[in-house]
Amino acid sequence: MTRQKIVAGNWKMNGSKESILSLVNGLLEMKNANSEVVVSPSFPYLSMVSELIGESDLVLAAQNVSDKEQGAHTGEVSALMLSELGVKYVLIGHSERRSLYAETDAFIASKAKALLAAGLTPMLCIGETLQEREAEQTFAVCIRQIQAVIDVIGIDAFNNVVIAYEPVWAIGTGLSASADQAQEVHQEIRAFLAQSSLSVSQKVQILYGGSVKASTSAALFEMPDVDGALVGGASLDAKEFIAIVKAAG
Ligand SMILES: O=C[C@H](O)COP(=O)(O)O
Repeated sequence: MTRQKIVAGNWKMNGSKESILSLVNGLLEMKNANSEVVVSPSFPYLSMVSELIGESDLVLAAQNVSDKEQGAHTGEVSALMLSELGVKYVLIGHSERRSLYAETDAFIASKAKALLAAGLTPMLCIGETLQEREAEQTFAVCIRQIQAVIDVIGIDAFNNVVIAYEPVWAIGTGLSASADQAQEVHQEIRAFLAQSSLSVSQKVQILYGGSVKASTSAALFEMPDVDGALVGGASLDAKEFIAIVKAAG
């Protein structure tokens, strides 16, 4: 099955009105991308970026969402609010949220449920720490993180989820997983999903994330089970990000 590649930039808590304006204008000059190109600014800039990208091919993502629908949840942002801003994807389960904000598998699963109920697509980040890799727990960790979401939304709804495999040891370290390492885990994830649903396993896009750069991305994108990338640092530079998009074909 042919799966469209996604190249998503996660800007994390970076940028200002001025720098984001310039970044988006740089990205809008990109022509003929065959991949779906996604940008995810912080909440305060979503509205501005949504207007800037207008009818272009750029796609909007958010970095977080509340697991609650509405009400007395000070500081939270609901899936419906994001949907009204033109957001399509929402990152959940990013390792920074798991480790710095103590988000559990169950909590992340409830966010997936809230997103799907609002018609948004969860981009579920999973991945092992270095310690877990060294203990040969890579697949067990990834599968546990995926299963927690399936337990709440069901395997059929998982059709509408995108996975981002991001080994924690590769995030922001400059040490990307090799293309073979990424492929090995992506293949294992797909095989795991196939045990419950062959069609879901064939449809789900699995992105790789962790120190993706233009220079290493072509090899990653050649791998049969790598359907794109979730890019952090390199997505803050329009030229570098566009080069990654070009490498995706
Ligand atoms: O969401 C993106 C990842 O955390 C990767 O970040 P990075 O490309 O800066 O390593």
